[in-house]
Amino acid sequence: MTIGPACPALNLTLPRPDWAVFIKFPGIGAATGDLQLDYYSDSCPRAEEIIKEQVTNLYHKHGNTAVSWIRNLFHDCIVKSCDASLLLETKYGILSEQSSEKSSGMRNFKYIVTIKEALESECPLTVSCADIVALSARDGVALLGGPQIAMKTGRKDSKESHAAEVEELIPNHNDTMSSVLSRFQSVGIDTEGTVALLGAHSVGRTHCKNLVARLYPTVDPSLDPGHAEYLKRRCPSPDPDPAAVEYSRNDLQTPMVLDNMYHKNLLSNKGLLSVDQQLASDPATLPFVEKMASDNGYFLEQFSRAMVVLSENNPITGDEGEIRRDCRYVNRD
Ligand code: HEM
Ligand SMILES: [Ca+2]
Ligand SMILES: [Ca+2]
Repeated sequence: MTIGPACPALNLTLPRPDWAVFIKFPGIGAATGDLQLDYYSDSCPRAEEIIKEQVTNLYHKHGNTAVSWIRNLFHDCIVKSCDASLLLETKYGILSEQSSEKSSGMRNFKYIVTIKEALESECPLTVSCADIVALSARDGVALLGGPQIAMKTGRKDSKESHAAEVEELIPNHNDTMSSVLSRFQSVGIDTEGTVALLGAHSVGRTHCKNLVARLYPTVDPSLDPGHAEYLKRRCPSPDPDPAAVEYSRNDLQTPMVLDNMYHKNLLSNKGLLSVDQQLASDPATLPFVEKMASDNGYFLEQFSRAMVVLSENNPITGDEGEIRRDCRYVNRD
């Protein structure tokens, strides 16, 4: 085990003594380059509780917020780092990652402000937006019937957007399975973990523009004909009007439950995106799809494991980043 660059300029990496895993040094956790469980226990003891309260309230008002927090974790962490770069808006010379085509359909960002305000009123400038991204996803998963996941905290927020890299770093809905697997592999997520994580598509929706290539001019042979008829009713035109907000739910049976219905649907050719359906035809992924489809407990276990790896991708700790006052903007003082 290592504790990351002790001196980034020299790129030195020190071995971490085993005891460092168990002993907590108040206040210097992040300086070691490490995340830790309950990082805010001294600086803001109710931080995790406040986030959970807010996520729960929001879920009761707008159920799909919980879905959004899960997608946020993916789109933030896969783009360089879990550093809340995703949350920066286009202003003050910054181009938002949200303006990328890859972010289309993302919603509910305005409610991150609600969560952050609740934290700021109890512990000003203490809890990072990156940790809000991680913990809101964790709490969203639990509210949607998924597992309770233990997640470390102590991430700092980036001082920049990585909008220029979004196109390259987030896979496309019609990429090949081998490119998707290697993209996930590059952030430490193995094939089994990738099959589990895509199970996030067991909730939420997909807009027609991501589906029409599988429906028109001819129906993709890997799509169940009955389901194709349904999708054509949802998406009647091969060239959807962007203003019309046409979409289909990802999972018709349990649209608001994070469960293995996604994997069951793949086995009956009812995957929505091309990448979804490919999981059931690629020999590298099919055995995991079958196993997850037949065992929800196994799916949830693998999903938890992969969410933790995703949430720990390349965090910024120490002085490299900051704690944003407002998640939408870099601090300006
Ligand atoms: C190859 C990887 C992936 C691709 C290409 C992909 C692509 C997409 C696309 C095109 C949509 C539909 C957006 C829309 O039309 O509104 C979507 C929705 C969604 N994705 Fe993914 N995704 C991938 C992996 C993931 C992962 C790993 C997660 C989380 C762990 C995730 C979570 C979600 C969620 C929750 C939604 C529903 C959003 C909503 O209803 O607002 N996706 N994804
Ligand atoms: Ca990021
Ligand atoms: Ca479901």
